[in-house]
Amino acid sequence: MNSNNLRNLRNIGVIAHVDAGKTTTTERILFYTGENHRIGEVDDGSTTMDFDPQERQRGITIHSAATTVHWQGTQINLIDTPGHIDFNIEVKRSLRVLDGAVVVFDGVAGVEPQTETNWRLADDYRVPRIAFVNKLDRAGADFPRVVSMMRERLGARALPLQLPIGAESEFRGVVDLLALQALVWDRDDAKEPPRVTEIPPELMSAAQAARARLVEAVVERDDALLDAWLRGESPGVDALRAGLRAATIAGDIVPVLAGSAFRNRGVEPLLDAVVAYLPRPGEAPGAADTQGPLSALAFKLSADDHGAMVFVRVYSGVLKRGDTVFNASTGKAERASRLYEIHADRRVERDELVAGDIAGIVGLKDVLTGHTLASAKDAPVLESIEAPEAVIDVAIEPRSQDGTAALAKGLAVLVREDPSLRLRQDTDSGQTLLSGMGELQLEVAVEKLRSRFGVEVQMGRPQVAYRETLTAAAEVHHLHRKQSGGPGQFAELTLRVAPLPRGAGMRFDSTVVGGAIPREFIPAVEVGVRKAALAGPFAGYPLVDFEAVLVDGSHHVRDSSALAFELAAAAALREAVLKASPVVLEPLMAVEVITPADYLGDVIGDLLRRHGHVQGQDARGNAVVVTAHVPLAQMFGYIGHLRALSSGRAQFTMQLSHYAEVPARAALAA
Ligand SMILES: Nc1nc2c(ncn2[C@@H]2O[C@H](COP(=O)(O)OP(=O)(O)OP(=O)(O)O)[C@@H](O)[C@H]2O)c(=O)[nH]1
Repeated sequence: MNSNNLRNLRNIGVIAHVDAGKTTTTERILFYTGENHRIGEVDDGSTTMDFDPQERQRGITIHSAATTVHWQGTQINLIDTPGHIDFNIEVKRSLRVLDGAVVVFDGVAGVEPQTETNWRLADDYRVPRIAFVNKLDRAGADFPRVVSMMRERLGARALPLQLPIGAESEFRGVVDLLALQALVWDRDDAKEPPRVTEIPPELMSAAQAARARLVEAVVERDDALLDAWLRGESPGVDALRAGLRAATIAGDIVPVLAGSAFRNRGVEPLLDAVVAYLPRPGEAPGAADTQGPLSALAFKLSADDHGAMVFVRVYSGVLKRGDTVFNASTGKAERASRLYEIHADRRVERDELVAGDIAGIVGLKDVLTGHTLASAKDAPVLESIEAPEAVIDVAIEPRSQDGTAALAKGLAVLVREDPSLRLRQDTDSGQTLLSGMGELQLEVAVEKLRSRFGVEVQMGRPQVAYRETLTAAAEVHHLHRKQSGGPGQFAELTLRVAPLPRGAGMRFDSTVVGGAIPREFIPAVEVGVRKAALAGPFAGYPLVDFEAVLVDGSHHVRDSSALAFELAAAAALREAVLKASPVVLEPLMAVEVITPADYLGDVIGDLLRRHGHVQGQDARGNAVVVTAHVPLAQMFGYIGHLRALSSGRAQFTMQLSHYAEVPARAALAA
């Protein structure tokens, strides 16, 4: 294994909106690359990538899975990611460590909300992409329309490398615009390679026009090619490929391919395109220097019968089996006992990992998603992955008393594995609340508690995860002194609170000087403030987006203790918040409804009744896409209403837009 930075390797993800066909496409990739000898199907629950029983049963991807395959001498580490918004953190984690992505589009629906969200995430992480327009065998599939949607909705410079031959059930192949030839799959049989043939005459002029646009886009960003082109020389296929590769890696162009994964058409050229146009490690924009000391990012934890495995991406240096490494995020030493390359249904043990590798490590004890592994304790920490905000809570309890310990253990593991799940205790009822991004995510978590930890769980009704915050500053003075007096019972402090911008979280500071409060008690003040903020004094919801500053205080040489300061700070915070004009915040969801025009009036009327604000309406084929902001509290059970009012024909998706102050009417109802 050499460690130069241009290994013949691609680290790519497959991303899309739910149901666009990522898993179906990935299963074909495993088959064509020889990893699997038969094709797993989503619809009969036999997929290799969605190996979790819940994934197979629900027919959706929940976890991202990493798999190594080889195509024409190139190693491809492939990550299949979930499309459902509830599992979005998995997409973020994956994009953070990938060098390129294949974005799968449904040939009928085109750009869907989750494609858009994932596309923007890929923009943030500067991940070069190629697009695969799938499901071209379906009725209503429209390749040119999907390409225009990519341009309009995603602002992508989407350029087809292929044109489909035949439409809907007649879809049978593609025109390769670079080679100017046709690839036809005469049958659905995946074992039969495509037949290379002439371009059908009726597609010739369209193919030439599309090729001319492609050539233009490539030559205009390459001086040498442009000069030749202006002299009337058209560039050769190899020069065009090289130009396209550079443009794709720079993020200037998104090559678009066509196919039907389900009918086994178009997947081999997609693999060719991954090798031809997506970057090697170290070649991507903003790639780190791959030489130098070890630096790796943990991006996924998984547990199975063999114990815990941590997936890492190595950015620089070498990690050998049995090495002791440092978790630069915690400063602790860790031993990487075993290193594995993960294939569809087996693991291959590796002696060492080098820059560019994505692999599994067994033996790490205290490593979480987002931690940096390095050869030195004080090595710089790689940019971590931010967990999205949780918007929904459910109360959970074991069905029987003896499940209490197992439940606590199971929850602790789930929250470690998925930073977008959170736990807290309701101060009034004492109930355990599990919070997450949506109902589906919480249901899946509860099911895991049963299947992995053997705990039967009683789940309450999902509730909106409200927050509270301040709208003014306030200062309070608090004296904590127990009647009984005695040691450890005295603390006096002045605390000032003030609002911070949305999303800022909480900040604590101390401006106490001259030892009015000894330094060792100041952390206890912060602990008291943080604990009190977990259940805000105004409405009992977590208090966010504020700062608390300890401005003054006094202590007693004998009678003060950390606990006294903690209790005093908690009481002071509660008093201060009530003086600082507190308000309740609620999640407003960005909702997108796709409805046949016949039901448009009813759909909009219903959204307005739910206190929604309609943001826009757009025609999509013979349907209309309505976008609106609606309070999450109004969206429980929406799917049933929408089906009823549209005879089952409208669909919707939603994701968090932002937290906003609850207007007076909702505050009264809450
Ligand atoms: N007609 C047709 N159906 C397809 C094609 N590709 C996938 N499907 C079907 O579309 C459905 C969704 O496919 P999946 O591969 O599970 O989609 P996904 O994008 O992985 O979905 P999530 O993992 O849940 O995000 C399944 O019923 C597939 O059989 C295709 O090319 N043509």
